Formats: sequence, structure tokens, C-alpha cells
Amino acid sequence: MTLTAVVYDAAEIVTLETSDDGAERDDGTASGGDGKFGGAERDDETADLGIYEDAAVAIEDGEVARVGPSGPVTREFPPENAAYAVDATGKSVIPGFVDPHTHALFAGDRSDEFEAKLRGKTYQDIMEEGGGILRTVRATRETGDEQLLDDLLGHLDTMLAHGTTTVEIKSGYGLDAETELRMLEVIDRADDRHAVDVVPTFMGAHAVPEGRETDDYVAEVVNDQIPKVESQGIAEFCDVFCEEGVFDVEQSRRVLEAGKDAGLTPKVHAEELAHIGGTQLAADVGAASADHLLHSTEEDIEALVESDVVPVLLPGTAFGLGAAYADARAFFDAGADVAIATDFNPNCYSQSMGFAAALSCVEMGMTPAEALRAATTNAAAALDLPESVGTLREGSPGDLAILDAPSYVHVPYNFGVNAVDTVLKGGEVVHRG
Ligand SMILES: N=CN[C@@H](CCC(=O)O)C(=O)O
Ligand SMILES: [Zn+2]
Repeated sequence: MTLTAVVYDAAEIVTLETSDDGAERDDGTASGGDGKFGGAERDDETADLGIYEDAAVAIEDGEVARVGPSGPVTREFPPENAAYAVDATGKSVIPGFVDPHTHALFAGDRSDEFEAKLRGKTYQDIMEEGGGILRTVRATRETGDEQLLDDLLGHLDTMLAHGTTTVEIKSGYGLDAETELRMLEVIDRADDRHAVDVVPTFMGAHAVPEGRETDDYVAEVVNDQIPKVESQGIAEFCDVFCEEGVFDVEQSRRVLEAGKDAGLTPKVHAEELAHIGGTQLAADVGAASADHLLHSTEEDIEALVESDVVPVLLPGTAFGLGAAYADARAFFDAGADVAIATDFNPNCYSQSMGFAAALSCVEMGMTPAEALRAATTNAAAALDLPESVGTLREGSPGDLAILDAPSYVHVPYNFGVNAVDTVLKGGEVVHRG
């Protein structure tokens, strides 16, 4: 056994050791409070997170061997014997973030669309004028693999610096077999080259290519792209943009069923711009997650909970679109294990899970504890990862973020600023702030 790392004297280590017991919460709708926060106090769920104060964590062969009060841990695992010894005095330690929804591989710049939206254009207006996803498709098709890889590695550096140690990345800016496979290949190479673990998703059904009929393109995804993706053997999930004016429920179902036959677990972009039944589809096909959910109904939410589909909420997207946020409390009240993600893409240009957590608290009414669980253990569940991912208990991967702050609450509290100081992946220091 090699003692990879000891992080000691931390003000606080958050293990997420215990599971959320679904304690009753107030819905925060009582009157008399300040603005949208309402006047009712919610339960303090800090105890659910398994927090040690004045604590240390020891990592052997890349896995957490011990976590607990600093004295006993450092006596058993002396920092001077470790390859990496980190004095975390005044700092706090959390599991590395898991970002379960991104489109981080793309070419081109769409900052002008951000300005256009601020001048009043909608996402759909921009798509109809040839902008949006199809513009990124044109740019991605024209860009070589090495440039795509370089750009992606840069984005992974930014994510890592913000505490993300595992990320899902979708293809979907190719929309033809050749470019979709090329994207998955680049995603795979980035996974090999970078400390961040990358989970690859095939999303040939991200948009309908210019000049094509939707049914005809769906047939291409099903009969040509998915078999090729299966033989390539990189993708783990198959996602579809089930949306008004993009792929309807039946077209989305055809793609997801074909993906399942090819060994790809379904995921669904559902009810982002309108309600068309994508959430129910996710439940029907046994998806790992349904994502966006800005327009989901109570029945939709119940269906997700009954089918064990993880709802992934993307507050950065609502922020960037100037849209209303998903009703996170409705998901919690139904007993869902809610996850959050950045949705990093050219239309939602943020790689920061800390920012997603801040929006989750201020705009979607989560407590900092709920936001942290949504960004770690629940996010790992959205990617079908082992239960230990996103936790810091014995046997967990040694993936952790050390915050330059005495408590995990500073992640959302210090909004707009990166609270992450140092990041360990598999017990190795891979980022120092
Ligand atoms: N909604 C579909 N896909 C992305 C946006 C991609 C883009 O605009 O380039 C999303 O999840 O937000
Ligand atoms: Zn997306």
C-alpha cells in the first residue's frame, strides 16, 4: 500500500457519508420574509452531509483509507510518509464535483448570440436565423481533431480549477456519422490525457441538420450513426433533444430505443423550452436522467421518481436564456434525488459547478447542503457511477477539492468567485490555486 496523500488540520471535511433521509422540509412559501426567499425557515440539513471538524483524510493507492478527526488520522497515517501532504489549516474539503451534463466539445464563438439575446432575441429566433446549434455544427465540422482536443483540454483545465473531477461530455455538433464519431474519439483522447474523468455521451439527435427532413434524419441516426457508435465502443449514453420543433416524443423514442439495443443508456433533454412529454418518455425508457425540466408537471415529476430517473437541473441555462428556473422544490417534495450540472456549451458559457450551486440556492431555493449533494452524489447517480463517487468515505476515490474557506457553504455564498484552492484526483494533487 502506498500512502498517496494526507490532507490534515482542515477546518471541515464534508464526507457525504450519510444519505438524505428525506426529512420533511418547509416549502418556503409562508409570507413575511424577504422577497423570493419567503418567510419560512427550512430544516438545517448540515447533519446529513457527514461533516468532521478539525479533520484529516488519508488516501492510499488513490482511495480514501481514513477520514475523521485530524489527531487520530495523522497518527495512523503520518503526513511525512505521504507523497502529497497538504496542510489545510483554515480550509475545508469537499468531494470533487461531478458535472453530469455538458456539451464541452465544440468549435467557434457565439458570444454575439449572448448580446443578441440581451437585445431581445429568443433562442428559437437565433436558431431560425441559422445560429445556435447549427452554427456550432458548421464550425465543428470545419475544425481539425487536434484543435478540438486542445480547446477541450483547456475547458477541462478550467473545470478542474473549479473543483470538477468527473464530467459528462456529449457529442452532437457533428450531426453526421463521420463528425459524431470524430467527436467521440476526441472526447476519449481528452479522457486519457486529462486528470478529469470524462463520461462520453452520443448525441447525434441534438438537432436536425440543415436541409434535412426530421424523420429522414432520425432514420439516419438509428440505422447508420448508432451502429457505428456501437462498433466504435466509446459512448456510454445516448441523449436526444426532445423539444418542440426539434425531435418529438416518438422520434426521440426511436433514437433512445435503438441506442438501448446498442448498449447505450438513455438520457433525455426534456421540457426545456416547452412541455411536450420528454419527462414521461425518460421514465418510459428507463433513462439514467432527464435534464432541464423547466416545464415539467407534478405528474412528470412523480413518474421520474417512480422510475428512478435522476432529474438534472441546469440553472445556468435558465440564467443565460433569461428564462424561469426549474421548480426544484417540487422535485424535492416528490422525494427526487435532484442533481445539478453546468450544461457548459456555447449557449451557456460556464464551466463552474460553484456558480451552478449558487444559482441553485438563490434562484431555485436549495439549501447549500442540497446543492452540494446535487453536485456530487446525485450527479454521480445521473451518470450511473458507483455510489462512492462524489463522497469522501473509506473506499471512495481520492477525488477532492480543498476550498480556501472554512466551510462548504462558501461555494454558493462566495458567488461569482472560485472558492476552490487545490484539487486532488485519485489522491494526486492535480491543481493548485
Ligand atoms: N438544448 C440543447 N442543447 C444545449 C444547447 C446547445 C447549444 O445551444 O449549442 C443545452 O442543453 O442547453
Ligand atoms: Zn444539453
